[in-house]
Amino acid sequence: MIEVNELTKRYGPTLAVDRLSFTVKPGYVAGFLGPNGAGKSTTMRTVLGLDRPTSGAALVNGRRYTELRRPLHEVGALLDAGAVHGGRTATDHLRCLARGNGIGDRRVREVLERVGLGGVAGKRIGGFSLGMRQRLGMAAALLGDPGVLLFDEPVNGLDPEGIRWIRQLMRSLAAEGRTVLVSSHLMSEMALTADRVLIIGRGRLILESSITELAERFAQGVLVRAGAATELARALRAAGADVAPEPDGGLLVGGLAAPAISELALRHRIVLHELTPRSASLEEAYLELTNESVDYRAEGRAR
Ligand SMILES: Nc1ncnc2c1ncn2[C@@H]1O[C@H](COP(=O)(O)OP(=O)(O)OP(=O)(O)O)[C@@H](O)[C@H]1O
Repeated sequence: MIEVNELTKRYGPTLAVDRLSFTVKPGYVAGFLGPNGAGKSTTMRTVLGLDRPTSGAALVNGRRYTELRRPLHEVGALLDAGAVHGGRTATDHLRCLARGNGIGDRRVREVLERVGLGGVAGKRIGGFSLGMRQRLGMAAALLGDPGVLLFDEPVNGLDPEGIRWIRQLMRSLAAEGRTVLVSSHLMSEMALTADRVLIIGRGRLILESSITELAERFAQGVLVRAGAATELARALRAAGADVAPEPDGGLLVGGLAAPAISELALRHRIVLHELTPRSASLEEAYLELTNESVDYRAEGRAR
């Protein structure tokens, strides 16, 4: 479990994280979303003990990182896949990390297999593609078989196959009962990977929600088509609904849910040709939410 409590981090005059609180529990993928500079990396670095909070706390399994007795076995992370020694082989790179943590060669082989690098274990990292480096970073994160995993923008720069692979890995790690926090600035990506999202803007929590709740919250009404559209519109308005005609003859109905619209049409003996709840795309929802935070930020950023 990851717990962030009233976390604040300042870099000189810059308020990178501002009294941020959230919890990520085991068993699902939590997407950590926000525009560039929102404070995602800073929060993750603080959870991993790489940055000290100005105030508040970031805990892994109830403890600060520095208090963990066997950190590699409790939390794994991929922050920057590029930060590896190119002259080393994949196996040597992982052995270096494993050494001193009581992790043997068998586990090194196991994680290399899991990420699909078994065949290039003896090759120098210098010749690895970005996708292979990303896989190696995943292997390093998994080395100690930790229950908590943090990935900072893991799909950045990957091709569609690499993206799909990472997505499946995240989901399978969560299905194994691990706590998985993955950051991104792309809502479209998180809609496919995450079960829940934490959206931040300028260091503050804007929204914490399941993907399903988010879609429901941004519901825009129900699109209805019927042969007798004018008659239906009249009946809907009489029942208190908002009705906006669409250019192609459909009606966008607000204030009445799909079952109520269907029952009303039946009472008026009107045949429906379409009845579709419509919501803003998650991307639109995300932009709307983070735009609100831009207004807030303008006055509150550097203090
Ligand atoms: N070491 C540092 N020194 C000074 N300012 C920093 C430092 N690290 C981050 N910041 C600032 O803190 C703010 C938050 O940055 P952070 O990297 O955490 O955001 P992010 O959400 O991860 O963004 P991105 O998606 O661009 O990586 C930014 O204004 C950034 O410039």
